[in-house]
Amino acid sequence: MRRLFFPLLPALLIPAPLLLWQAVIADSLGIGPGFWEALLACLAVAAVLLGLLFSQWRVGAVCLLLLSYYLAAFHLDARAEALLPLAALMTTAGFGVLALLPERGPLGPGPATVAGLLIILLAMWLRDLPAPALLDQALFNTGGTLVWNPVLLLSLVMAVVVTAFQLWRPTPMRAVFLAGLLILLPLSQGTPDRAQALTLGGAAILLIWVGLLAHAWRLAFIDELTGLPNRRALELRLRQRHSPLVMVDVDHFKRFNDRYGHDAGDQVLRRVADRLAAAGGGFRAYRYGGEEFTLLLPRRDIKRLQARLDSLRKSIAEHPFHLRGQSRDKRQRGQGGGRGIKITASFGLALPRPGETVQDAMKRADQALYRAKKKGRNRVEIDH
Ligand SMILES: Nc1nc2c(ncn2[C@@H]2O[C@H](COP(=O)(O)OP(=O)(O)OP(=O)(O)O)[C@@H](O)[C@H]2O)c(=O)[nH]1
Repeated sequence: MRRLFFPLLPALLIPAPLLLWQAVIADSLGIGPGFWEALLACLAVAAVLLGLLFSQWRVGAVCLLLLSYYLAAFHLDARAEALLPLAALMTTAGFGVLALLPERGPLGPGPATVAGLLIILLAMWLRDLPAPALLDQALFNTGGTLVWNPVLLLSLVMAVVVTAFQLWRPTPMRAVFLAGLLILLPLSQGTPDRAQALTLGGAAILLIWVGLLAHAWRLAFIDELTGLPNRRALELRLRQRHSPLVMVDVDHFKRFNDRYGHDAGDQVLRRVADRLAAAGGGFRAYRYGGEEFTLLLPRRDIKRLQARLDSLRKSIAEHPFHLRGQSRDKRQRGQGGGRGIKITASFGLALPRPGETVQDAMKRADQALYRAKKKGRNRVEIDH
């Protein structure tokens, strides 16, 4: 459910203040649509620039889609209006398609797909093809009640497919595109008036901002390889409160890397990270750096903590590691693929002392870890 929380909450909440502003405040202040157009255009341009900075080219693509819809609806001549159903279809479907495409940089499928759709739209408009008028009759003509038309059906099918992907492999940007798709569903019910279009478009652009900020947050605080919070996140957390802390280090990892290759080493780090993250019971895992991890523990009785750490240590040691897939590294092929390889880790626990700094506690956890290594590895040592 947490994976759906991010797309659904902004989709519900972001349009609300915009509608309120439009209905109550903007009118009384005499702020017209021109102001909103200028403001949203600035926000869209800034989002595109930020997207470029983070190599999120799909952000540029959705902003183009929104812009083309808005231009077709409110700034082109009557001939273009016939294209509106198609523009609505492209805009809502565009969010769905982009949600399913991987981000592949400047020449990736995202911008290429959108550019293709825009070229079709432009060609139809320039040549005044009859299809849009037919589409208009087939798709819209709502008359105020909910009309089941192809745009709505396609959008809903896409929403279901994207939701399934989001549940399977959640990413902030996919969540943003899913929420954008939901926000733009009213476009399927016909041409909104200018104020409604500004609200829907504005909500979609604000949503893109939420997505970019979430992406920036991930870059800052989440370790790319393991998906665990990184050392910066750990330091922030430790500034708020001291907890019992454990340094965890994979044993003989250099030897493993040398023998099976760096890719296999990465797989081991992910495996160990998954085990630590799944420990539960108030244990919070961080990747400290390299092959070292940190666990923050709840303040509990030492015997219970020690027993939990020991079963965590065993769960790593007792599940042999199997190499997956074809490694780019020659050393890995043909070695260890069939049989399991035993991976172990050593743990050094430091219990908090009154008045002690975090740095001192970490130093003691490191010393305990060093002792665990000295005593033969694959064990838990405690510094009281
Ligand atoms: N594959 C992979 N290797 C890494 C990564 N970060 C650090 N390493 C490797 O981790 C190894 C760390 O080895 P050492 O600190 O010497 O210690 P060790 O071999 O684990 O031995 P002990 O700690 O004494 O049990 C080095 O070979 C690094 O190159 C990473 O992200 N991926």
